[in-house]
Order: sequence, then structure tokens, then C-alpha cells
Amino acid sequence: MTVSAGDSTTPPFHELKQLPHAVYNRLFAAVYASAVVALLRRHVTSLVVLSPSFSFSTTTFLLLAADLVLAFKWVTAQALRMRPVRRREFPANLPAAGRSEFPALDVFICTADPYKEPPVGVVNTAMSVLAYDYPPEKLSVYVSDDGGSALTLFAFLETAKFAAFWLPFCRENGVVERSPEVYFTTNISASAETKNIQMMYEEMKDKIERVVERGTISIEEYLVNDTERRIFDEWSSADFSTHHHPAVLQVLLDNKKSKDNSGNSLPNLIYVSREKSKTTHHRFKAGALNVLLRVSAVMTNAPLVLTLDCDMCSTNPRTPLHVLCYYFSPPAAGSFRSKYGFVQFPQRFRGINKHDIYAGDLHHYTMNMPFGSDGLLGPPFIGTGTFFSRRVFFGGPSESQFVAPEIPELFPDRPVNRPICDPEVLDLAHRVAGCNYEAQTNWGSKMGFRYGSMVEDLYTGFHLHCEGWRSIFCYPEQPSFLGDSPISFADVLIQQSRWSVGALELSMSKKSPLFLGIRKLGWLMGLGYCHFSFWPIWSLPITTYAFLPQLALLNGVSVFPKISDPWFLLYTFLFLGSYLQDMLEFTTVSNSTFRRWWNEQRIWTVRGLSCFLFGGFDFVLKSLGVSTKLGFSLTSKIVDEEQRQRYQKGMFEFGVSSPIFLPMAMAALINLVSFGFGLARVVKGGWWNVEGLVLQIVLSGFGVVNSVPIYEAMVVRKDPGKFPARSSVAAVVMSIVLCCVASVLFSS
Ligand SMILES: O=c1ccn([C@@H]2O[C@H](COP(=O)(O)OP(=O)(O)O[C@H]3O[C@H](CO)[C@@H](O)[C@H](O)[C@H]3O)[C@@H](O)[C@H]2O)c(=O)[nH]1
Ligand SMILES: [Mn+2]
Repeated sequence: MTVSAGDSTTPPFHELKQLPHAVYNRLFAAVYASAVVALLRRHVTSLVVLSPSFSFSTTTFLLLAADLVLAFKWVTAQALRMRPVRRREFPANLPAAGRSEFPALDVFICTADPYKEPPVGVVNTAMSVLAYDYPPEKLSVYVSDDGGSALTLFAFLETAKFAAFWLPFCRENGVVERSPEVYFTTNISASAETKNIQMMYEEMKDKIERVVERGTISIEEYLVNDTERRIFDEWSSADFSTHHHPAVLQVLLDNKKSKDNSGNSLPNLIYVSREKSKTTHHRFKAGALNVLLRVSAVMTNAPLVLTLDCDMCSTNPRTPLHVLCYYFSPPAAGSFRSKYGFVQFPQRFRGINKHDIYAGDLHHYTMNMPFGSDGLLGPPFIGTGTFFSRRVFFGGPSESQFVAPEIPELFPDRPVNRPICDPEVLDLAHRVAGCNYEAQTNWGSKMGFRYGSMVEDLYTGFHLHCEGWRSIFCYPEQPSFLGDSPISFADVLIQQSRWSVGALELSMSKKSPLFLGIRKLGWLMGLGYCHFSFWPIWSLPITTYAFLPQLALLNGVSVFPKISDPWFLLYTFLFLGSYLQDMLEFTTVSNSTFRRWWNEQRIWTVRGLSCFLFGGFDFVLKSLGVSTKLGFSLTSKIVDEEQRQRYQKGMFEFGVSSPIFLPMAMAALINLVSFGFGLARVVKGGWWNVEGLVLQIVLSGFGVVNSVPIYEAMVVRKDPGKFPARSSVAAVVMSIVLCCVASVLFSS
């Protein structure tokens, strides 16, 4: 265990423990690796030595390719299993008197569409950070509105007013849940004060929701004075649209002037909608974050920066103190100028159903694997819940790597000595929020958040690690942030198709983790990044194993060893070994349930047949120049009540007819038919008669068990979330075609 403290006489600020299961992971990896090598050797020999027919060599070749991919994925996963660690912080040990030493903190919240991301939700996220247990004169919250929406700005005008009541209320009553929405739905109090503030909140919420529903702000009704009205003048110009408008910047709270209702200062709250033009690529979220980096540099230039998605409410007001436990530790004590570039909190979600049918908590990626990478060079950046040192955005950690920004006002260590409402400051802030500002600069390539991938988080984090930065995974028992997870299955798959495209943009780039990563970060960390960035190639083995053995079975062709063959044991070991290890890791190390694990393994196969496949296609089309424009399909944060109820009952929400459901439905059908066919043969002739097909029958059975929710949705369910009839028919037709083609091929 390593213990660090402010100095040797003070109690520790944090500790780091290696997780004990690392030893078993290593031993198991050694044994499993031998089995993998044996399997690959077997494939190669049978390909070279015996080649009785075209269909035999094709099948063997496809299985070899699938197993090679699986072996590669396995190796990359092991890299993250070699040295998992767990940290703990002790914020109580930070000297109480040190608050005046706290670094300033700039919080960035991104939103992009008031209809997909309801402003009330964004307001709650902002409120939960405005109410941080942090000196208000050091705290600034910047809201980036890529929707360029007056509705969002209106919601924030209201936020500024309500904050004056909400912040002192939280402070005086020791409120932990500082998003008012969450607080009022989980706490029912009879006190007059609470009732009063709840009424204020409900009024504000009503007002915002009515304005959003109507799509316009009624000037007479809602805007109380001329200053407020003037704010919205910008929107009155005829050519103001989401994709084409000047930069809009509005200081809604200024900590030098704004006071709450008990006379204390309020933090800064600044609305930023960067300039948009139809002719300039706006680079999605990374572009928005870079604008915030510059605008905040001009206005407050805090050395610490926190990035949040609009739905990621903070659930612990002392979260920044966990970060300070590292900030104040040697060798960097009080400067953050060490090699540690960012502190990543896990992304956790609220409202996930009991058994997590979509594996929406992204367990593997947001929990297990970050512990593994934390023992190496640190967790990847996952987009939200990340505290950065501002310095990381300007080149590697050593002085010689520093990349100077184009104007002195953006230097990361420049002290700020002008008020944020100073006209010159505001002028410059508008300028750096302009859509052509980045032309011929290093923004997006050597500075700031990096452009080049739809998963700007993984991509940026990778480049930061390659420059020499390290990161820290901070996982307090009590969740620090909770976000929304989509509840419609189509939304989940579309979101993950976008991630798949982004991951491939990284893994297939010239600076792929496979080459640059391993060279710069060493084998383990480099392979660890491969694990994340080669995510979608999983669809190759999954598609193969979901169809090939089953189609072979239907044609009576054996592709796996017989029961009496010793290789049978090897196959069984490889399958059960990795499944059991994953299950144990999930249920013990991460303390989750068997049912959740079971659902997660199902989603793994489903992803292979949907988002990974479609994301892969999109990527290929884009690389070939066939489709040039891939938009950022924003994940909807709207919750339909009926849908939510079905989701809470554990029902998959198909509903819309989408090609993304087709391959999984075809796999479900073909596995069912081949399983039935296999069983019929067993009934007729007994197990020994089909001993060459046993593994294929078992595999089809496994496919069938995993497809139960699909059969239900196709045949049994009548609710609007059922499998769309059109897609069912398409799946049946295509399955029949596939079976016919297979029977021709297998007879060749
Ligand atoms: O042009 C854009 C597009 C998106 N966003 C914001 O980016 C965030 C993430 O968008 P969302 O639709 O919620 O995407 P998710 O796939 O749910 O987000 C995950 O994946 C992203 C990478 O694709 C990461 O950036 C996120 O942090 C991570 O939560 C939201 O706050 C959006 O408002 C923008 O500001 N501008
Ligand atoms: Mn999201």
C-alpha cells in the first residue's frame, strides 16, 4: 500500500491498494494463454494439412479468423487485469484552514438541444455544482449551449434567480443531494422552509417546461425587466438559427456582485453559445469544450477544470475535495503541475432497471477496466466527471513540451485580474468563441480537446497519455455523479454505434494505440487502449459464432470436436473459463448480481450483431469516402412515462422499425431452428449418434436462451415496445435466404 500525505507529519490524504485478485488473474492468464495458442495451432494445422472440401476450408478459415480476433481481444483485456488498484481519499484530513488555498475551479456543462435534453435537466445539473461545498469566489460554472436556444438561456436566467435561495438552503440544512429535482423526489419534509423552497422550485420548473413546450418565451409574462428582455434581442434577427448564429455570451451570476438571500456571494454562472456557421465544421462536443476552455481562460482561468454532460448531476457536494486530496499531495503539492493531468470519476447512472437489461451501467468500461488501467498509467478520459489540470491542454507535462496558445490571455497560468463583466474581457470572450477563431491554430490537434474521433473523450485521453500525462481513477463509495441512461433499445444501439465509429477512428488511425500506444505507453497500457478502441471488431467473431456453426448444424456438418476427442475439453475450457472469470469479476470484485452479469453477457452478443456491425459499416463507408458526413446523434434524455414503466418491468423497448434489429432477430431465428433440428436428431438417434454436433447443439441452445426477450417481443407482446411486425417479416425472409445459401455452400 502506498500512503501519501501533505507531509510526513499530517495524516494521509489518499491511499492506493493493489487489488488481491491480480495474482489469480495473472495465473489464470498464463494457463488460458496456453489453451489459446493450442487452439490457434489446431486451426492452422487443419487448414494446411487437411483440406477435403471448399466448405471445410472456408469454415475453418472463418473460425480461425474469429478466434484470432477473440484471442486479440482477450490479450488486450488481460493487460487491464494485471495490476488493478483501488484508491481511497480522505478529504477529512485536508486542513480545514486551507480553504483560502483552494484552487479556482471552472465547471463546463455541455448541452446541445432543448428538445432532446430538456433544459430542466440541465438546470438541475448546473444547480448541483453551483451548490458545491466550495468557496463561491473560486467557483465558476460555464454552460455551453450548442443548440443556440433562447429556451435554454431562459432556463438559466431562472436558475440564477433560484440559486439565491437554493444554495443557502442546502448549506444550512446540510443537503447532500443538491439537484433540487432529485432532492424533492426523494425527501418529503413537513418543514415550512422546505415546503416553501419546493414551491419555488416547482414554479420555476413549470415556467421552464411551459416555455419549452410552447417553443417561445412570452415577453410580457416571463421577462420582468428591460435588461432581461434585451438579453433575447439576439434571437430576433431573422437569420438566427441553431446552425447559424453569432456567439452569445451572458454572465448570469457574477461572484463579485451576486449575493444569495443570506448575503453570501454566489458562484459565477455564464451562458455560452459559440458562434455557428453553416460553412465551418463545429466539431461537436470537443469543439464546444475548446470554446469553453478559451472563454473561461479569458474570464476566470481556473487551474482546475471539470467537464460534465448536461445530464450528469453531482450527487456529493464534497466531490472537489476528493480531487484536492491529490492536488495537495507531493510532489505536486498545491500546484497540480506534476505529471497527473486528470482525475476521472466513474460514470454511473440513475433509473437503471433492477437487472439492468441493456447493461446500461457500462460496468466493464466505467468500473472494472479503469481500476485496471489505474494500476498502469491511469484511466482513460470518459467525457464526463473529469477534473483536469488546465495545463494538460497545452502540451506534455515537461516545460519543453509546453505548447503556447496563440494569444497571451489563454496561457494556463495567467493570473486573472479583471472582473468578468469588464467590456474588454467580454469582447475577447466573444472573439475566442467565434467559429473561425481556430483556423490555423493548434486547437484540436496539439491543444485542447482533440478532433478526429466521434469519441472525443477516449481520443483526447489517449493523446494526453501519449504526451506523458498520467491520470487517477477516483471512486468514492458514495456516487459522485449520476447521469441518465437511454431506456429505448434503439437509442442504446444508436448511441453505441456512434461510439463504435469513434473507437474505430482511433484504432484505425495513423496514431493507433496498437502502434503509437504500445510504443509510447508500454505494452500493458498500449494494449489496454486497444481494448477500448478495438471495441467494435468484436462483431466479427460474434457474427461468425451466431450463424456459422448453426448453419453447419442444419446441414449436418460438424465444425467442433467430438465429445470423445480430447480437443472437446479444450473448447469447453476456453468457453467456460472466460465466462466464469468474467462472472466472478462482475459479482465479487464489482459486487454486482448474477442476473445483471447474465444480462450483460447477452448484451455483449447483441452488440456484436447490431451497433458494432453498423458502426463498423459506417466507418468503412466513411473511410472509402462513400458517406462523408456522420452527424453526432445526440442521445435523447426525454423519458416517455409508458416506456419507462415497461423498462422498469424489464421489457426490451424495440418499438421502432430499424435495420439495426435485423441481424439479432435473424440470429435468434436461426439458432432456434438449428437447436430444434439438433434436438430432433438427438431424440431420433441419441447423443452418441450426433457426438460430432454436440457442441453446435449446445451453442445453438445458448443462442436460444439469450434470445428469449427477442422471441417474446416478436410473438407474445402486444404493447408498443414489441418487435415491429415489418422487421419480424424481414428477419424471417432473410433467415430463409441465408439458410438456402448455406445449404448450397455446404454441399459444395
Ligand atoms: O454537438 C454536440 C454534441 C453533443 N454535445 C454534448 O455532449 C454530451 C454528450 O452527448 P450525449 O448525446 O449524451 O452522448 P453520450 O453518448 O451519451 O455521451 C457519452 O459519450 C460521449 C462520447 O461520444 C462522451 O463525450 C460523453 O461524455 C459520454 O457520456 C451532451 O452533454 C451533449 O449536450 C455538445 O455539446 N455538442
Ligand atoms: Mn449521454
